[in-house]
Amino acid sequence: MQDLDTMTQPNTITHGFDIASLGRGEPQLNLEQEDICLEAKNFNLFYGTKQALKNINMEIPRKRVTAYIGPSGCGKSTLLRCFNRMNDLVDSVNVKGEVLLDGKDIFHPSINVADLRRRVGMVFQKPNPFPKSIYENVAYGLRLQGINNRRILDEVVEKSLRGAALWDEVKDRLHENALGMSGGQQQRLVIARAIAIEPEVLLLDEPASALDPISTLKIEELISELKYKYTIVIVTHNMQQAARVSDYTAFMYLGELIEFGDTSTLFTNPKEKQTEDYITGRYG
Ligand SMILES: Nc1ncnc2c1ncn2[C@@H]1O[C@H](COP(=O)(O)OP(=O)(O)OP(=O)(O)O)[C@@H](O)[C@H]1O
Repeated sequence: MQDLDTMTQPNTITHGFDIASLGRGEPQLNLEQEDICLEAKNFNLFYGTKQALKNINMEIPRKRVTAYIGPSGCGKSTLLRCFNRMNDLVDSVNVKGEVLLDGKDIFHPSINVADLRRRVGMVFQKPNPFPKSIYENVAYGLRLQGINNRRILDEVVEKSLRGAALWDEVKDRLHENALGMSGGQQQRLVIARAIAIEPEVLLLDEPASALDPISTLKIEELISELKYKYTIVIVTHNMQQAARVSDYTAFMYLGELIEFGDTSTLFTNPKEKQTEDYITGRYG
C-alpha cells in the first residue's frame, strides 16, 4: 500500500507514484482505494449547452492538499463546486459521469445533499461571516443540528477557533459582532465555522485572494496545519501559492484536466506543453 503517512511535507517530490501515467484524463496517482477521498470519473458538466468540464478523471488523496490552477474560465471553480454539489443551485447545470466521495457517487438519488455539504465544507473567496457574534458564527452548524448545550457549544467553539488559529486573537471578544473583525480574521472565522461540524473535506475557492499579504500567509500556514485532519482542495489563481501550500497540483485548460501530479514535479518538470506554457507565464 502507498504509505501516505510518509507524505507529510508539502512540495516534497516522489512518493513512488507513476508520474508518467498522469495527465489527459489518464488514471491518476495510483492510490490505494482507502487513500482516495474524492474521485471524478468521466465527469462532464454543462451550463445549458455550453460544456464547462470535459471528461474529468482524477483521484484526490485523503488528508493532503490538492490545488487547481489554470487560466480564468478553465473550470476550476466549477469542478470544486461539484464536490459538494453547490452547482445544484444553478438551474442550467447538467452533469454526466460520477463524483465519488469515499467510493459513493454523490449524485446518486439516495444522497442527502445537506449531509453531503456537512461532510464537504466550503470556504469562498470573500469571507462571509453571518451578522452575528463570533461565538454564534462558529456554533451555527451545531445549533442547526439541534445542539444547544452550552458546555458542548463552548468546547466546540474554542476547539474550532484554536483549529483555525484564531482563538488567541478573539477569546476576549467572543460575543462581539463578527463583522467587526478584519478580512483575514473573518476568513479564519469562516474556516472555524466550517471545521466546527467536523467535515471530511474542505473546499477552498481562492480563500486568500481578497486578503493582504500577512493574512494570506496566515491562511497558508493554517492550510498546512489543517491538512493533517482534513482533505483540502483549493482553487487558486496564484501559482506561487499553489506551489507553497499544495502536495498535488492539477492544471486545467478550457474545461479539461491537462495534467495532475506531485506539486514539485508539475512545477519543475511538467509533462504537457500547455502546463509548461502556463507556469512559465506564456498565457493566462
Ligand atoms: N453560472 C454559470 N452559468 C453559465 N456559465 C457559467 C456559470 N459559471 C461559470 N460558467 C462558465 O463556465 C466556465 C468555467 O467557469 P469557472 O468559474 O469554473 O472557471 P474558473 O477557472 O474558476 O475561472 P476564474 O479563475 O476566473 O474564477 C466559464 O466559461 C464560465 O463563463
